[in-house]
Parts: sequence; structure tokens; C-alpha cells
Amino acid sequence: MARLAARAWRVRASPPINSRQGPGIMIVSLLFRFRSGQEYHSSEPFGMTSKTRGVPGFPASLNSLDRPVTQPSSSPTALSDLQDAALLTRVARGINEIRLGAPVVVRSDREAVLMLPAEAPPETLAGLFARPGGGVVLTARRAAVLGLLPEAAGSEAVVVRLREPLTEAALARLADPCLDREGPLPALDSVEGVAALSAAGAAVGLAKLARLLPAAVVVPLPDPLEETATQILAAADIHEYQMAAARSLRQVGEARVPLAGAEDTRILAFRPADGGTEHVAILVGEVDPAKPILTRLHSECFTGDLLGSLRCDCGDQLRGAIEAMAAEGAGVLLYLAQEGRGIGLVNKLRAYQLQDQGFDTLDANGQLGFDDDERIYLPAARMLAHLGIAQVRLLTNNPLKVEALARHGVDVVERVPHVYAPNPHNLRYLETKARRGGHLF
Ligand SMILES: Nc1nc2c(ncn2[C@@H]2O[C@H](COP(=O)(O)OP(=O)(O)OP(=O)(O)O)[C@@H](O)[C@H]2O)c(=O)[nH]1
Ligand SMILES: [Zn+2]
Repeated sequence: MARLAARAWRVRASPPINSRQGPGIMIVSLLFRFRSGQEYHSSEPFGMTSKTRGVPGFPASLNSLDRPVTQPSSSPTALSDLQDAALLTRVARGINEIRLGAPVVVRSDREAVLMLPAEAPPETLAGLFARPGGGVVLTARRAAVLGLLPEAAGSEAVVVRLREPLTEAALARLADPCLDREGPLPALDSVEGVAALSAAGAAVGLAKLARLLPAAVVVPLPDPLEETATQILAAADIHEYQMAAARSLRQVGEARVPLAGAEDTRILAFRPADGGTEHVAILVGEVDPAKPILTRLHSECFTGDLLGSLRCDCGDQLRGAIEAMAAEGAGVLLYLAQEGRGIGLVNKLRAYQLQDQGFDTLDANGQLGFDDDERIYLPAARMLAHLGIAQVRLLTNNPLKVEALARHGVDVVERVPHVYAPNPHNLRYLETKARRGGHLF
């Protein structure tokens, strides 16, 4: 009991990353600034996605969104915390809207578009199809799959306009790789490359944040304020959302949860300021933050972790990590809500369908329009900071995890291999991770 109390104190004693006491007035004033036409600007420079990432033949690389950030202020009402909270609220509302099938306005400095994700219900899409000037925005990676890349070279996304009016079938043919074998593309009028921070580029970013297919219908709007019934989002806010969510993580729950083989275990939950995606830290045994601690960053895998799927090695790695930590007497497993390397469960199932057609795990992501790996590791680094842990011995075969943690100021004193015997169903997956993803087996 004394040990548990001491550990709880250690967790509480680490500096809070974000405290949002009394932000109401500031948030209202920031929202007003935005609504009244003043662009919100983050203090961070915006990283652009690497052009080479995910293109066949190039090794997987770090997600360039996942850049280092300055240390949090310990002030309970730091302006940056309030700005993050306001940004998260705006984008979270946009995510909810599009998942409900309602259009939102996305605007950059130069332009504004009304958008709906390609997966929106046909009835609501029909409203956008009827407007003039509409197009379909796809990621550059999806454009490459469709053979449109030369026209979009150097861009993050493309806006495709058709010769005929847009229809549900034409949209599905462009956006859904499961239909790639079903006949030719619709006749195209133009393919325009756009930047990630353009209104159209951010529209596809919003579809990704909503864990939908990365494709959207966009219609130009001369004046975004004409669309009074819709949410208006800044492209820059969408681009910054994941990093702001990570910066705003704070601990919201803690309990003792004895596990089979690791009875002295506690689970701590972390939540971002918009009440969005929560991550958990699983603390096994007596964690002493003063020493390099055996640590695992484990990305959620519903199929492997929970169902025991044989398509991957996640279940073995999850249980094996807990076992190794219990054997050592201490360890921290960060269970990160990054299903399917960050593309979400539904898209991972689509990727599996494509793998059954012959694509490997990286190319299947590409067919869908995603990068090889869409994860960022700032959430993990911030959770470690909350726990007061600066040095880790990292259980992983993935060098990008080591690199990413180091970039966020965590001292990875050792990489501890985390290899399990393959089975006939995951052999190709593991072989691809080693050959193309740079994993060390
Ligand atoms: N998109 C996609 N995701 C997959 C596939 N197979 C497994 N995953 C996901 O990949 C992630 C694997 O996470 P980890 O085991 O933490 O990471 P890792 O990159 O394999 O590195 P290690 O630390 O060596 O295990 C989980 O989120 C799985 O859901 C696949 O074929 N496609
Ligand atoms: Zn898995």
C-alpha cells in the first residue's frame, strides 16, 4: 500500500502539461477573433509532408507533422494552452460535423471551400454535386496510384475536376481503391496540385482526422461567411490539430488493475483538451523515474491485441511486453490510440482487403491514399514527461520510434528487440516491415 501511495505521489508530482483553469473568456475572445475574419496563427512553423515519404522505393520516414515542440509553460493559464484549447474545439466540431454528414467550410488565407468527405451519405453529397465548380480532392499518394501524379508533382494533394457533372459513382471510383479494378476512370477535365495548407488540401486532412477515406468533395466559395449554417475552419488549425491535442494531454484517471502475470499494475488515462482521443499508460511494478525504465510504445490494434488476429504480431508484442516488465520488476507501456498505424480501424480493414488482392502492408496504405505510417509520437513523449520519465530502454524493432522519441527530448539509452515467432498469416507482413519499413528483426 505504501508503495502504491508513493508511486501515485510521483505521478502527481510531475509538472502538469496543461491546466485549463478559467479559459472561458480567452476562448470566447479567440473564437470571436476567428469568426470576425482574423486568421488564427499557431506559434509553430508548419511542417510539410515529405514528398518522398510513402512513394514506392523510398524507405519509410518520420511523419513530418511530428516535429519537436517547445516545453510547456507551467503557468496554469498560459496563452498557448488557451489557443490550443480553442483550436481543438473548432476542429473537433468540424470532425463531428463531417462524420454526421454535414458540410463544413475550410478556408486558407487565399480561398474557401465547402467540403464533405467522399464517404458522406449520398443525399448530402447530392447538395454539393449540384453546385458549380466542384471537384474531388485526393492525396498526392492516391493521385499517384491513379496515374495522375505527373500533373500533381510536388503537391501534397490534388483537386480533380470532371468533364461531366460529379456523381456518386464517379466519386467512389476516384476515392475507393477497392473499386480500382472496376473499369476506367471518369473523363477528367483538370488535375490541379495543391498544398497541404490550401483550403482543399486541408479538407482532405480533415477527412483523415475523422478516420474516413482521405478524399473529399470541395466546392469553391467566394465568401465563407455566406454559409452561415456551417462550421468554418482554418486550414492551419486542421494541420495543427494532432500536435495541439498531444500538447494538451492531461491525466484524467488512475487505478490499480492487476493483470495476469503482472499483478502490481496501475493504469493512468490521458485526455486532450477537446475530450478527444484518449491514450493510457500502463505502469508495471515499481517505476522509478530516476532510472532508465523498460518502456514500450504500443499502437492500438483491435484485431491483434483484443481478438488475437494472426495477421500481425501485435498481440504477442503486447502480452510479451507486460511479461518482460513484470520479470524485470518495472516497466511502462504506453497504449496509444493509433489504430492501423494512425489510419483507424475501418481503413485498416480496407487495407487488409487490398492485401488480400496482393498489395503489401505499405502499398495497401498507399492505394487508399495514406502514407506508409501516419503516426506521431508527441503524445507518447508528453505522457512520459507527465510521468517524470526522461530516460527509457525502448522495447521495439522500429527505428523510427527511437528517432521520434529522441526528437521529442526523450533519452533512449537502449533499444530492446521485441521479436516473436512468425506464423503463416503474418510472415509477409513482417518481411515487408523488415525489407521496406526498416524494422530490425
Ligand atoms: N495500416 C495498417 N496497419 C497495420 C497493419 N497491420 C498492423 N497494423 C497496425 O500497426 C500498428 C503496429 O503497432 P506497433 O506494434 O506499436 O508498431 P510497429 O511499428 O510495428 O513497431 P514495433 O515497436 O517494433 O512493434 C498497430 O496500430 C496495428 O493496428 C496493416 O496491414 N496496415
Ligand atoms: Zn496488429
